[in-house]
Amino acid sequence: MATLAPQKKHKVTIVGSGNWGTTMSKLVAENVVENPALFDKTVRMWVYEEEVTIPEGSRHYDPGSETSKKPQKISHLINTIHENVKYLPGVTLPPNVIANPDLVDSVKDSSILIFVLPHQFIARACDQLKGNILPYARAICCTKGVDVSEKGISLMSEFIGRRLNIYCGALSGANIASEIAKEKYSETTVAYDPPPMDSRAPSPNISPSGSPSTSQVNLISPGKPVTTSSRSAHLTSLPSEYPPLSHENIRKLFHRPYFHVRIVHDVAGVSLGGALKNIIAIASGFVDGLGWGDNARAAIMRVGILEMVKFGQTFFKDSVEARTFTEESCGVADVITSCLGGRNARCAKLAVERGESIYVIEEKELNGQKLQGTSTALEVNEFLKSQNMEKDFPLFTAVYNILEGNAKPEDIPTLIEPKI
Ligand SMILES: NC(=O)c1ccc[n+]([C@@H]2O[C@H](COP(=O)([O-])OP(=O)(O)OC[C@H]3O[C@@H](n4cnc5c(N)ncnc54)[C@H](O)[C@@H]3O)[C@@H](O)[C@H]2O)c1
Ligand SMILES: O=P(O)(O)OC[C@H](O)CO
Repeated sequence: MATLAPQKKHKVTIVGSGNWGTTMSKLVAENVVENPALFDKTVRMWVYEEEVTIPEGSRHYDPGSETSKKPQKISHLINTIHENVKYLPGVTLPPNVIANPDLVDSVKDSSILIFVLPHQFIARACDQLKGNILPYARAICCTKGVDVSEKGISLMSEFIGRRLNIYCGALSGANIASEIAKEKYSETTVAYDPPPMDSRAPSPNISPSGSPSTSQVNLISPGKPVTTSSRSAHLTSLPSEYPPLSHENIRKLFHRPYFHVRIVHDVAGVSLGGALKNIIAIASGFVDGLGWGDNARAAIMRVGILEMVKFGQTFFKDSVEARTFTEESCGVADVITSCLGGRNARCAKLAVERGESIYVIEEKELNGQKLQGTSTALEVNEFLKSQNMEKDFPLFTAVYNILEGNAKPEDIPTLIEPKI
């Protein structure tokens, strides 16, 4: 009996339009055009609306023109001049990227949602999206961060999956957006491990966040990390009218000649690497700001990587694979690139050099872009405190104490020295 070809195509929405969100829209928009049997040709991008003027770095800047000086809606500019002049100036976006300032409208009928918001805005976006998405939509989280609440610590992919009751994978790697936007070669890791139901059968007892094992650490039993299975839920099967969201098809959504994708199953490991490396990058920026040189930064990276692996093995031991950190772009490679060229490291360095707080530097230097390492350091510390385990993660704890004004960057070597 002949099998019918899928009649529907996947519509894709990028939820977020910052430096990485806009870069993601560019590469995904290039891919949907090359795979017309799988994907709808329009890629919608939710834009947090604001008024902007065209800066000098933009190809559309014209000092003699009044239009250049007049504030205009960022979504209008993206849709007319095909450039995000605030968050990715100088890069032309494909015309099939359509900016939409209405979050709910932007996800209408989308079966693929790519989350790329700074992590502090994810909860509010999910609250607005709940009940307004296709029940069988699948998500990929490109946001780097964690969420800590009285219930425990959640990875962003878990958080999105649980809030929206959909499957959510993760994409993370050594990925400085501005380099990728200029089509310079890089690698990334996509963790995608949907339940077998995506081969059409409903599957009970499966976590909405990823693999069947659950990994949220529960704070209800303080002092003793335990995993909870309370997030098991029924997911809605992808209707057979759609092409399957197999690894092969997910790869077609993200892989570019300049952006090489490796697909793994370890959603928790990929998510955790992306979140924790930002704390390490801040520490690296601090010692860089002291002018201590490359040996000092390498020492921070070494200790940070060990803490990252230990954190995964201690609190997410049922779901994280240690080799994800060492073998994939989302681990050691992301630590290196973030410490060398990321915003967290850059702002931490400037903070030390100028004797200003990193929050002031973020405000002055990033033109609306957001650091993720500062809030992640605070959230990870809140969690470690609740587990009475601050001393087991001395680098993460040192960064927290420096941010809080309880220690100085100069104290780092003493603070991370193992106690005999
Ligand atoms: N930029 C990179 O190189 C890069 C690379 C990989 C991963 N990431 C991760 O991607 C995520 C998003 O980062 P980014 O670089 O795209 O963003 P960004 O820091 O460049 O921009 C901030 C974004 O937040 C939006 N925003 C501001 N206030 C908001 C609000 N109240 N509600 C919703 N949105 C609001 C802004 O409009 C803007 O789009 C982060 O978790 C980051 O760690 C970034
Ligand atoms: O600029 P950062 O510090 O937010 O890091 C960007 C990316 O996460 C690097 O992979």
